[in-house]
Amino acid sequence: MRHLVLTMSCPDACGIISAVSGFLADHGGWIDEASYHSDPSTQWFFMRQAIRADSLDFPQDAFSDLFSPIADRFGIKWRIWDTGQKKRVVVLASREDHCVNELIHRASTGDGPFEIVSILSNHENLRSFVEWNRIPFHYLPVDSQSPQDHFSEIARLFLEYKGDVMVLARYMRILPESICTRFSGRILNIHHSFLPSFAGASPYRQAFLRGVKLIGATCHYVTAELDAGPIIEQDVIRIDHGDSPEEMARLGRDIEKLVLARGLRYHVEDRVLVHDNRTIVFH
Ligand SMILES: Nc1nc2c(c(=O)[nH]1)N[C@@H](CN(C=O)c1ccc(C(=O)N[C@@H](CCC(=O)O)C(=O)O)cc1)CN2
Repeated sequence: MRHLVLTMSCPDACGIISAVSGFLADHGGWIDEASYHSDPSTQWFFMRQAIRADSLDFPQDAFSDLFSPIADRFGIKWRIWDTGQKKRVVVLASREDHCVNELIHRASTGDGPFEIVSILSNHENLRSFVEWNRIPFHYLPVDSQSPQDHFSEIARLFLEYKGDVMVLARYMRILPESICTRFSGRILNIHHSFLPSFAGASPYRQAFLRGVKLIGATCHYVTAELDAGPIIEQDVIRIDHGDSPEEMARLGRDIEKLVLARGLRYHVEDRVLVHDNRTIVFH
């Protein structure tokens, strides 16, 4: 069933739920899913409601005008998404294929309302697999003399494919601030450590040298500051003293692809709100 997903945040106050739900009820809105969070540390309120798209007595393009009196009253920042509109995903990759493979599988099985419209990589090795899956592949080598060309092409192709979200699937270049700012809140990364531990390059070697007993993966929004963006999803697995960095990387691949797939699904289902570099994820 098609829904209109309304996500919103505002300074916390009494009467928000009543006002928003009353507005929807007054217009015949049938709510199938509702989630709320009041954050005492920031005194902000967060809400997500899934409304049956055919239940409202007005067209979606009239929502803004009709909802604005309530939005203005409470200072609500809101967005609305029609679940009938699949999110267009552009994937960035380097050499590793396990996360790319997982996302292609998830898209093909309809695991979430998204489609992979293109895969871009600074290496050629994934081309045959990607094109066998009938997905456009673009090889974008990084010229050390002019690395900006690589990133400009990423931005151009993201816009050309009308991307909604950019997913770094073990993409191993640091995106410039210009891209992070331009597409803020729309770039997801899978970092192969349980952040904030072991940010940056070679996290499994860092973990080995530290002698940790758990390794993990973190899906987060990408910001100019490396591996410091709002965390969307994480998970861990146990390791022991006998595991080399290479064994950790082998074990870690399973958790990386799972965490990225979960994080992407939460994002494309509009279940993630960001506030003060932290996320509220309505599962
Ligand atoms: N602006 C951002 N870019 C990227 C982020 C981020 O949070 N902000 N996350 C990284 C992911 N990452 C690990 O998960 C990571 C990737 C690359 C490097 C790194 O040192 N890269 C070197 C070159 C490596 C190579 O290609 O040989 C570099 O870019 O100079 C560290 C961490 C993705 N990008």
